[in-house]
Amino acid sequence: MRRMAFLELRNISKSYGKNRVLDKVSLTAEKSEFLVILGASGEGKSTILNIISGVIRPDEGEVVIDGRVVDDSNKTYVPPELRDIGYVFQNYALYPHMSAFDNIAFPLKMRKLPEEEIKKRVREVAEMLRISHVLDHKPSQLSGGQQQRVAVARAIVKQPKLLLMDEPFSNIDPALRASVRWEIKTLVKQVGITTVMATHDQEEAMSLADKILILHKGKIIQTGTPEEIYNRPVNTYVADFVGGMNILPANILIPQIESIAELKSLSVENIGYIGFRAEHTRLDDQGIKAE
Ligand SMILES: Nc1ncnc2c1ncn2[C@@H]1O[C@H](COP(=O)(O)OP(=O)(O)OP(=O)(O)O)[C@@H](O)[C@H]1O
Repeated sequence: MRRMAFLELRNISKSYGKNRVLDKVSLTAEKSEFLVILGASGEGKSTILNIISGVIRPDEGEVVIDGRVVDDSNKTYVPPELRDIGYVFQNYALYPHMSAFDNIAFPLKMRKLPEEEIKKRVREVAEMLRISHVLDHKPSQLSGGQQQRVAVARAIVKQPKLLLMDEPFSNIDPALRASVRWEIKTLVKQVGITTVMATHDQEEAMSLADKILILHKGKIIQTGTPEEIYNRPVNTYVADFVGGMNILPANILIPQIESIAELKSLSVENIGYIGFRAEHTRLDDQGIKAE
């Protein structure tokens, strides 16, 4: 029997009216893997997360979580509350009238866990996220970074099977972003939870992902480790989108760089473009005339 991935989307399509946002999208995540869906604004990242969580139903295709079909775009449909998923929203969606403690405790109260158990779990997760000292604060009394930690704490406190995060760092002060990112990644790895994050920020994707999926025009156009995506982009769109490669038509460039041994073997007819990154270039003694 074929071994099943922990999370699997099979040929998912979704249209809003005539706008086909997702066109036979398939993806897999292994247990404990950190997947990042990378795409420009409006490419359908949130739609994918919402289909995984069950808030949106696909027109076609199947969603499989932990060996169970939770949506077959027909009769089989497991509602969000039964999918055992933690969700971190872009705007965090904290309950403004509740303290940080009550926000984090909310999913456990819904499950009617004993009071003592709830306290213990909230304290544990607050400690991990270093927000123990602000548990009695309301969201409006918290910094952006603290609000984000509360949102992450609320998402993981019930120890869900799957963690979904939609642009979770976009409201964080750019100066703090790198360190918050690193902390969240460490935490997620420590807990070992399978995570799918959506972002339009290639740097964020590169620094967090085990596996990046590039979403463009309704399709996953490349899947790979950050290194693979960076070093072997499948086309000029990915090359430019991830890390801003310099791209020149080969027929212009080849005559200029004949002296470079590695490129000598390439046949101009076989390549449309040559891409190179700034860090791989240097000024030659003789120089090349360029505009
Ligand atoms: N309920 C809806 N009705 C109609 N169109 C929608 C609906 N939800 C999303 N769309 C459209 O579907 C496309 C994908 O939206 P989605 O929010 O999934 O993209 P995204 O990649 O998450 O974008 P962003 O990064 O800006 O949040 C967009 O063109 C959007 O306008």
